Amino acid sequence: METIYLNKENLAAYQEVASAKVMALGCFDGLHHGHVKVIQTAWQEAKERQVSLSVMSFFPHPKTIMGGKACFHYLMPQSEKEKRFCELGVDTFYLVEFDRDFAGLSSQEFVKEYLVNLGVIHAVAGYDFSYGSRGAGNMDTLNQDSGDRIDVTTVDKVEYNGEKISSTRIRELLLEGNVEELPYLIGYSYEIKCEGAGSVLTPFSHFTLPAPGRYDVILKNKCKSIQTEVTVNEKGVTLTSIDPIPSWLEGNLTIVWNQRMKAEKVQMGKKDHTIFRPLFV
Ligand SMILES: Cc1cc2nc3c(=O)[nH]c(=O)nc-3n(C[C@H](O)[C@H](O)[C@H](O)COP(=O)(O)O)c2cc1C
Ligand SMILES: Nc1ncnc2c1ncn2[C@@H]1O[C@H](COP(=O)(O)OP(=O)(O)OP(=O)(O)O)[C@@H](O)[C@H]1O
Repeated sequence: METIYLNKENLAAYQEVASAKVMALGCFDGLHHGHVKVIQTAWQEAKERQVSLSVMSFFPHPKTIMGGKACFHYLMPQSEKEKRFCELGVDTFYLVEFDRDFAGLSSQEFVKEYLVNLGVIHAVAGYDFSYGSRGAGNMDTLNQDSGDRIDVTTVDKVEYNGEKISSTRIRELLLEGNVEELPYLIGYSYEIKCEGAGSVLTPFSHFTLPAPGRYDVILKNKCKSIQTEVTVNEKGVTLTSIDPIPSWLEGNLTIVWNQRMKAEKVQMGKKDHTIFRPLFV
């Protein structure tokens, strides 16, 4: 899979070499079940038309530019997104620089310059995808904005428990420490890449730590894994129940967040002690 960092300076060069393609559109932070359905639908459309499959995403996230959110809780860095797109059969990943100039493009300008002139013959996105200045364009206007040159497939809402699965909901669950719900939305336990040094695990950027608390996790590197407990506090993540710490836990690791531990008061002899148990056993 090729990744193309697209901006207004290099757009013309990519338009010149463009060939026919199906394009899936959206930010795709955290790649949940709704996102996967959009990309799988686009894959099917590309296969039927015997053309390549591309995804167009935007960085930084439009909400950080339009909503003025200085602190935005990304769920995964672009490198993780790339890996997942590759697994889903994407040929080209266009990552468009989202700045105020780009956000100011009218719906028609965006569709002409970034879709039609890049060879898009079919666009796929979810029912709530919007584009163009003030998000004025949507899945009902895309075909018309393209002068009838792009066909459109709209993916229906994918839900869990009667609610839209969304990156926003995943961020909320993480910030509540509710990591055990996440497999229902993303298909597996949430993972964070980090650097281990002694008892301290330092997450790489563009991941979101769950709320402060103790968690049952799996730590793994390319060769080994261990189930253990970690504590999240305002300073970061620390190992709380491995002593001595094995040497393979130094360096690049993945933290797989299984569940939050519940604090319980138990009486041992005459004294009260706090112990931590899994929420669900
Ligand atoms: C050309 C273009 C201009 C946009 N301008 C705005 C804007 O002015 N205000 C806004 O809130 N979002 C704007 N957006 C963001 C979209 O509304 C939407 O959030 C983005 O395309 C990602 O879609 P998704 O959230 O469905 O993944 C723009 C998007 C595009 C492609
Ligand atoms: N639950 C869903 N069902 C169907 N399509 C979805 C769903 N969630 C997102 N999509 C589509 O996937 C693409 C990427 O969406 P986007 O990145 O906005 O995800 P999101 O989960 O809605 O994000 P956020 O909560 O940050 O707005 C868009 O085309 C969007 O319409």
